[in-house]
Formats: sequence, C-alpha cells, structure tokens
Amino acid sequence: MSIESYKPGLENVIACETSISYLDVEHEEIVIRGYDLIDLARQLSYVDVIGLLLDGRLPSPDERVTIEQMLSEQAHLPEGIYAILSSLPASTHPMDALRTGVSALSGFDPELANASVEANRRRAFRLLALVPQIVANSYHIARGEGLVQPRSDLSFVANCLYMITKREPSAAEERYYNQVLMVYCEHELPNSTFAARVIASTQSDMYGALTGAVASLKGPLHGGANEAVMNMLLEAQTVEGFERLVRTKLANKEKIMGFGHRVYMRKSDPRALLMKEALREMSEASGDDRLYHMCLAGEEIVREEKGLFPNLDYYAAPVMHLLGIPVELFTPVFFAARVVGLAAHVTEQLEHNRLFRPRVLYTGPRGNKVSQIIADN
Ligand SMILES: CC(=O)SCCNC(=O)CCNC(=O)[C@H](O)C(C)(C)COP(=O)(O)OP(=O)(O)OC[C@H]1O[C@@H](n2cnc3c(N)ncnc32)[C@H](O)[C@@H]1OP(=O)(O)O
Ligand SMILES: O=C([O-])CC(=O)C(=O)O
Repeated sequence: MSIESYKPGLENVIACETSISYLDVEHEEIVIRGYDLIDLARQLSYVDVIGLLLDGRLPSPDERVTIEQMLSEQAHLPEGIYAILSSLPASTHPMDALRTGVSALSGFDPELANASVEANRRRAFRLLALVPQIVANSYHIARGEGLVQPRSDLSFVANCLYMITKREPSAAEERYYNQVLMVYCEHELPNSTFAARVIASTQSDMYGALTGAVASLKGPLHGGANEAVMNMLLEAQTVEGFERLVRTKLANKEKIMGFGHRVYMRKSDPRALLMKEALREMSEASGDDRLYHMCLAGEEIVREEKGLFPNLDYYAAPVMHLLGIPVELFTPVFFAARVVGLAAHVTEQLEHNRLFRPRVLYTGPRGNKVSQIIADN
C-alpha cells in the first residue's frame, strides 16, 4: 500500500485472507462459509452455526446433538473464576468483569501449551460454554444475588437466556434469542476480530486474543453501541421524546448510536432488517408497539438528515430489552454470541500465520539533538 492510498482507520485495507465470512455489500449478503447469514438465522439454530464456523460445514443431526452435549459437558465454571468475579467491586461494568473472567480462564486450561487445531477446537467449546455463565453470573454476583447454573432440560440457546433472566424462556423467546445470537455470531473483520487476529499472530493463546476482543467490543463505536441505543430509548420514553432527542443530538453534531457502519456505509445492514422484523413481531404479540414506533421515527429522521441507515445494534437493542435482558448485558451478550466467530478466526490465523506488523505515516519531528537540550539547560 502506498502513502498516497493511506486513509485513517485502515479503511478498505485488505488485512488477511479468510474462508470464514465476507460482507458482500453490493448484493446485501453476509456470507458465512458460503451461506447467507440471514438465511441461517431464519432457519437454523445457533448450535448449527457453531459447527459451521468451527468445522467449515453444517453439522448433521447427530453431530448437532454431539455439539449440544459437548457444550453441556463443558459448562462447569471453575470455583476460582467465581472467586475472581466476586472480588470485583459491584460497580464494575459487566464488560470489564467479562474481560477479567475470559482472561482468567487461561489459568484453568489443563492444556494451555497445546495450540493444535484440535486443542483450539476444544478451547472454543470451553469458551462457548463458559462465557454465557460469566456474563450472567458476574451480573448476579454484582447484585449480591445467587448464582444460576444451566439446566440440563433446556437447550444451549434457552440456557443462555435463562441464566440471565432466571426465567425459563417461552418457545417464541427462545426463537428470537436464537436470532440475536445468530446475527451477532460472525461479521468478517470488525475491530474486535482484527484485534483478536493481531494478538493471535504473535502465537499468543486464544484467551489472550479473546480478552483483547472483549476490550475492543466494549467501545461505543463498536459493540457498546447496543447499550447506548437502549439508554437513548429509555431516556426518551415516547415517540415524540425520541424524535426530539435525535434531532437535538444531530443539531449538536453528536453521533446517533446504532447508525452508520464502516463497510455498509450508506446501505442497510441486513442484520438490522431481521431484528427490525423481530421487533415488529414481538411488539404485535405483546400489544405494545411503543418501542417499535420510536425506532421507526428515529430511523426516518437519521435517514432524512444524514442519509445513514441503522446498523444491527439499533434494532437488536430493543429486541434484547423485550427479551428481559438488562441493558448492561447487551454488549456482553454480543460477545458471547461472537465467541464462535472469534475462535474460528484465531484458529484460522494460527493455521496460516504471519505476524501483523504494519508501518506508519510518520508526522513527528526529525533531527532533535539531546546534546542541544543538555547545552540549553
Ligand atoms: C455491531 C457494530 O459494531 S456496528 C457499529 C456500532 N457503532 C455505532 O452505532 C456507533 C455510531 N456510528 C459510528 O460512530 C460510525 O458510523 C462508525 C464508527 C460505525 C463507522 O465509522 P466511520 O466509517 O469511521 O465513519 P465516520 O465516523 O468517519 O463518519 C463519516 C461521516 O458520517 C457521520 N456519521 C457516521 N455515523 C454517524 C452516526 N451514527 N450519527 C451521526 N453521524 C454519523 C460522521 O459524523 C461523518 O460525518 P462528516 O463526514 O460530516 O464528518
Ligand atoms: O463489522 C463491523 O465493523 C462491526 C459489526 O457490525 C460487527 O462486528 O458485527
């Protein structure tokens, strides 16, 4: 890449090869190992996508059962991790608790030194099984409430939601939560996945790579946007209030969280459309369409004023709210869903590794002399 083509933020730079996923913006398709993500989200379970992302093909019905079994067998969070989470101040943000928990898991991995593809697959399952427990229980611990363990009679997806809400989800809730996990599962090379691959490229381990990804995902320009969207909606309360809030922010040249995207730019995020549909259906079923209409009103204003479209976070936030997920857990849930994509990327990076080490466009001074400073003083 020449200095002439340099743009801040690595815009449009191809940073690595991957066979995992690709954003085909022109055809409005998110390609996941050859399949359309929205198609997968509508028809299959998150457990199928775990197989697809980690093994490169959709699992057979028997393999699917094996995946569920492996997830349930791995679902024992070490006591030491609970002790670490319990030692954090109650005010710790759940993303910070999650970052600490994911990092600490490395010490409890009996085969940490083994970086083979098979060991990393086992590690991916461990993380997939344990991250939802860290997400839910760090929240309960911070509130002085009892721990919630997964139930053997619930599916993996239902358990993830149950551990957060402490309520057995209805079939419809499980279906919508499955869609939430699906839309968040993998998305080519966002900042967090790039961070994970950069860390993995030093031959560091999967825990380190995913710890870096949690830190990346916390930021409001990335994963943290879903929490920020919900806070705006909760603050505004009504359609009129939300219209006022959005217009005021735009007048103050503030960004509206949940809009814009580096890759989609001024096109729709296909995942936002699926979540918008889910929000409409959930609103109809509950007889309360206030949030849906607030979102529609905000979408219209931002499109008219800025020509920007909603990204996934804009519509996933109210869907998670209606599922009973606390706002502070929206970004942790995003990470829990993304573990599978991140694990696939880390594994792929290690299989064809070359250290990431880009260069800079230096804008600092040259020719400063220490001897001159000494002479001046
Ligand atoms: C699942 C995800 O992680 S999706 C992303 C979630 N993040 C958000 O929703 C945060 C809000 N959005 C944004 O900040 C941006 O759109 C990003 C970070 C996602 C993409 O950023 P970039 O590609 O770097 O675009 P950049 O920030 O340079 O914006 C380009 C222009 O669009 C404007 N713009 C971009 N997003 C928004 C927004 N959400 N609200 C208002 N204006 C915006 C910028 O102000 C800028 O305008 P200007 O050229 O007049 O200065
Ligand atoms: O692709 C991105 O830059 C951010 C995003 O939508 C995601 O990680 O899901």
